[in-house]
Amino acid sequence: MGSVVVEQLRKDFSGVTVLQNIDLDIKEGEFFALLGPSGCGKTTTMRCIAGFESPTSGTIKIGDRDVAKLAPNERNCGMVFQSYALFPHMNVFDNVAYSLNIKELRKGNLFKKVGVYTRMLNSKLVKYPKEIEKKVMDILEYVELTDHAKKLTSELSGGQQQRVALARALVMEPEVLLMDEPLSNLDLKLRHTMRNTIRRIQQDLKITTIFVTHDQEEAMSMADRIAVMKDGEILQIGTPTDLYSNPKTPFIADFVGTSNILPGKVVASDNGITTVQIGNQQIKSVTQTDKTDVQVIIRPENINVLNGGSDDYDNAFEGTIQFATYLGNTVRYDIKVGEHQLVVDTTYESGDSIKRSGEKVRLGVSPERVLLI
Ligand SMILES: Nc1ncnc2c1ncn2[C@@H]1O[C@H](COP(=O)(O)OP(=O)(O)OP(=O)(O)O)[C@@H](O)[C@H]1O
Repeated sequence: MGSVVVEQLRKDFSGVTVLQNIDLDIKEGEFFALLGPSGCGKTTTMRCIAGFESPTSGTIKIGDRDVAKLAPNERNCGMVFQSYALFPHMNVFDNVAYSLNIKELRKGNLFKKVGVYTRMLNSKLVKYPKEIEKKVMDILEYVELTDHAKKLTSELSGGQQQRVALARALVMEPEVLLMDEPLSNLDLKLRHTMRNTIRRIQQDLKITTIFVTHDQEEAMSMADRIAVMKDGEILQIGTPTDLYSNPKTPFIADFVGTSNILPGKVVASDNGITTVQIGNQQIKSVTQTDKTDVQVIIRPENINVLNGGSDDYDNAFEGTIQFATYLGNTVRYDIKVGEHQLVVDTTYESGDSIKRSGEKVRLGVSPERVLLI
């Protein structure tokens, strides 16, 4: 399995720069996500790695090989796309066997037989060598499609088609698996199941995987590390927990999970505590900064709704409930504090009462949970 190292990748389309300063160091066996909003350059980065786009400048290495000058089929990358890109007139088995068989025919210099193979496929007369048959059936078992081997791919559900696409990529034993929004066409429930399937297979095979998504929950739940991209650049690379607890910019705080982001001014700093003025309120944080203008970041689950007078918090505020949204094991409240609107998540246990709109509450936040950027 290969590592993937990208240095100073840049891509211009007709003189317009859509990617710049892209540095990636993806370890062997790592599950790495490229995350960012539409148009930020995720797919272009992946297409440069796969060889479908040539970089304007920069280097790309897979394992020890500099792949910049290699054609896509020489890079040993498997690809899975959002659109599945399967052959609709072939059955599942033939779809998975196709590239493998072509590769074997080419290896044996049996170029003429490629045309014969394709014609036989069309008239459903193909007989595969035993090794190919075994390899394909093994991989189909792996993605739980053994019973569907003889079905046309057009007869399958979206999730099953995506598993065929995955099997077709994996059967080639690629060094790197590249997946571009593979779950976007699936409904929510299936997306969750497929996340687990992909993660299980990736961990079993320890295959280096680069996964493009605009869905932060998908990236957070699947990836070992994530690169957050915006406007053709990487803003931050980290584990899901790094990005969640130490976002380097307000954009990341907002894009990775939900955040309350409030502009404020530093008014004091002593004994390791920074005091920030937000409107007519003050808030204390353990973040040290030499800036005056800061963004105050507080995650919704780090704001506590206090019961009665138990407010030992260094940061305590009065607020008024605007809305309550019941989400099963949590209740999300929108709470007005001064001129600001805060999102607050509280755990919900059966029998708890849910606060109503207009109800006054006291809120507490510990300075350790207040981040300044
Ligand atoms: N072949 C091309 N010619 C010109 N511009 C392109 C081409 N391919 C991509 N772009 C532009 O490059 C930018 C990045 O596109 P890219 O598809 O990489 O973004 P993305 O983050 O994958 O977005 P999405 O999530 O919508 O697929 C966009 O502004 C896009 O319009």
